[in-house]
Amino acid sequence: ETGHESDSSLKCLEIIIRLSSDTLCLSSLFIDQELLQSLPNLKVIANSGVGMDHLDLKLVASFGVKMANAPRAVSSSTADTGMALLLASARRLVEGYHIAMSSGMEYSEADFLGVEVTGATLGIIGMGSIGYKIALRAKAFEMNILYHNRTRRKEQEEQAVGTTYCEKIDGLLQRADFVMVVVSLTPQTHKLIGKREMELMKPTATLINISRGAVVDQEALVTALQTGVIRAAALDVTHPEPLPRDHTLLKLKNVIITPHLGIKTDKATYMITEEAVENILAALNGLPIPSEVLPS
Ligand SMILES: O=C(O)[C@H](O)CO
Repeated sequence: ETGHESDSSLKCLEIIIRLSSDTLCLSSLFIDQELLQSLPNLKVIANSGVGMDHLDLKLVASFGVKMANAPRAVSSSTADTGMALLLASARRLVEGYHIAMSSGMEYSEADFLGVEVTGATLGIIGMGSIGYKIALRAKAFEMNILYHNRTRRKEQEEQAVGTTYCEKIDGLLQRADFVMVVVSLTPQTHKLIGKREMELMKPTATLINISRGAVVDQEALVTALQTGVIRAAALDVTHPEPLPRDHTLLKLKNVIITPHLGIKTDKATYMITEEAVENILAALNGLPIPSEVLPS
């Protein structure tokens, strides 16, 4: 599941290949030219998640292999994770938890002074199916919502009433109290949020990343958090995962990190399988693939 070098991944892959030489269903297994060459009958790769950054889309397509992901299955659970991180960071839940769980520890109410979410501005970077679900949730928390996306999503704006499009990412960064990163990792989005972008953010702002660690320049983030360029960060993804034990991010009080648990709910896991099966059957029957991913 986690890498080309992992024995258990290869074992698992072998079993899937033996079951069917036409399909592969995977989450983050690295697929290279050698592997593709060894699978001459492969017709479709159904990814059990939304991010496709572990695949070289052009390479896979050059083998005539179709690709699909599972956005419908994972959008709600991932949006929930984003909101959970936003709320936990705003209200300092993790710090509070540690204090409450340390018996006999003295504390005063001032220790947990957080920031109010109601009326604050959320900037969503990436308005795909997850970004849209985040907007719907943020609306219920009475937040003002800005979003940036390569293309404007008028339909989503109308459905998530009051979502404002920022054509330039800079305008969003300057105005948002919470910046949530939801883009896919591509060569264009690698280190999309770097030193310059963090310096554009308000010193009271929080950065939340639920996409991929490499979308944020982690060294720049450490400096920004240490020097008060931004207030806090809440990360479900890092680069690498997990971080080495002595990584500075793990020592900062104004950071919350969760272990890439974005999509992980019982329902999403079930729905991923359903969506993958739908995609695979469509591909094998020569029908339009509901969640086909094309190389851009
Ligand atoms: O891409 C996704 O759907 C999740 O991050 C799991 O990899």
